[in-house]
Amino acid sequence: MMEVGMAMAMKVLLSLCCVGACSLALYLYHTVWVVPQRLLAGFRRQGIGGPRPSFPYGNIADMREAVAAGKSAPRAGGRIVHDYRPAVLPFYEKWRKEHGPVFTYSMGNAVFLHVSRADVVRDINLCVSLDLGKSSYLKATHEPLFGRGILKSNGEACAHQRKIIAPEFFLDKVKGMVDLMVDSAQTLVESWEARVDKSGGTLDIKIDDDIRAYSADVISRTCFGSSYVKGKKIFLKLRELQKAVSKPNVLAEMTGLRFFPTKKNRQAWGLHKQVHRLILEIVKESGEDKNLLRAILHSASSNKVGLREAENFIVDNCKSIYFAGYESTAVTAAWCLMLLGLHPEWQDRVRQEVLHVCGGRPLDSQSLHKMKNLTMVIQETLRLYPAGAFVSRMALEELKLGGVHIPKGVNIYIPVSTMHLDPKLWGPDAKEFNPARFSHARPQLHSYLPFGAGARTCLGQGFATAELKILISLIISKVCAQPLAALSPFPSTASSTTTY
Ligand code: HEM
Repeated sequence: MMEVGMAMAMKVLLSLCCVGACSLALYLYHTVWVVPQRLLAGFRRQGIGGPRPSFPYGNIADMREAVAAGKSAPRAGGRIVHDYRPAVLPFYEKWRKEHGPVFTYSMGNAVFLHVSRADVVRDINLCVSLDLGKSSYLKATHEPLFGRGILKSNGEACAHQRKIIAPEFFLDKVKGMVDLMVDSAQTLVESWEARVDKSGGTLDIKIDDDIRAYSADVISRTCFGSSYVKGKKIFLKLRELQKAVSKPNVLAEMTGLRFFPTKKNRQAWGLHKQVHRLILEIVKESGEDKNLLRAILHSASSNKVGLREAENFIVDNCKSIYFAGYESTAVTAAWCLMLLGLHPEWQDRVRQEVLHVCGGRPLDSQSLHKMKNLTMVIQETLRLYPAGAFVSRMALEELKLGGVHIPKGVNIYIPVSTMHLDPKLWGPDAKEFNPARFSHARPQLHSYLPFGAGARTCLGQGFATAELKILISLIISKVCAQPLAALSPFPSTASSTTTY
């Protein structure tokens, strides 16, 4: 009797397992294939095409294939061409040729609308609705890096964070930070001068790490009231964390495997904990200086939330600022110096301008404002080598932009370089370095996106521009920049681009 009962129980258990497995398979099939197919069909009805995805990874295999083919394609014979797209993102170029400037593709169950048509981009720029948010693609994988900080938040949470952070980067606040920035840049240039003197007059300097240290020092001192020495560990851990979460794991994202204690996940969680602890240490030691950190702390303490939530709010937003302001400025400075090295006529112009404007006096906010040639050089650098490869958005509700119906849940990606190198917008010399194009009013206003677009545009734009002008003007007034073009046309810092 007992044995019959056991056998029955086993049968019921097995049947339940079978039903569970079948339901899970059906659920996965529905979310990974049926839902994305429905979204894609909606675009096809509007005449928007794109490469055919395959189950379950979408177009990821096509992307890998195009990159492999690109690697074996002939290069431009040592000539520097200011267009990294065929080498880095060849699949987008191929699809754009096949399907036009607006097309779809998918990665796993995430559907993307790739947009490089000026009217759609303009509408994205002008859209202030909270229904247009940041893309949540790989949000879970990137959680240890960004948490719920401003870079990835949406809706009311984001509006609240922007309200706290934006005033700390208003023009008058940035003016008050100029002396600290000059001090950091001077330390860097003096260290180079000492090295050059020691070597007898000329020296090859690999600038990447030094420029990163400058950018980190500036953020640490101006925003957090601590020196780079204290902030250094945070930056190093954040870079490690960025590397740990940078390889997209679409399967983990779709299936929930991201919660499993795999080796990679444990590494990311460990680094996240360390950064969390380091930031709270800086908070404990922070003084009464009025800076960004104080504004974030004030907001956390006036929100009636528990200690843990308040701590997470502080840490996630500090991490976002450390991340947003560090690499992007260093990458831009490296590209700018390389371009000036390649174009000695512009280097001379900038040098003469700096000497004329400063006349031997220390740099201040007024002199920065007068440096028109340097401003144009930085604008042109950001056009040719934007630090953010894409402006990424997501339709949080159904939207209509530039006449295109975009269903809820679709990721919208604007390829910044494609907008910046479009000869229809910038003329036949779009791929050439010509800062003079910024000397007159720009008809391409909505298609120039180095600092992003519209309601989510970069909050540190004025801060970054001041920081870059100070660094470049001090370097150029003392040093003659020459890239080791024959050896390496690209600064290694600059080889990384980010999607915010
Ligand atoms: C040359 C340097 C920089 C470049 C090229 C740059 C570029 C960008 C881009 C492309 C975005 C995304 C905008 C969008 O999605 O529309 C962004 C966002 C942001 N940046 Fe920057 N950035 C730079 C420096 C900085 C600095 C120095 C800070 C602060 C210290 C900063 C703070 C932010 C913040 C807080 C956001 C998030 C805004 C939001 O999501 O609402 N950035 N930046």
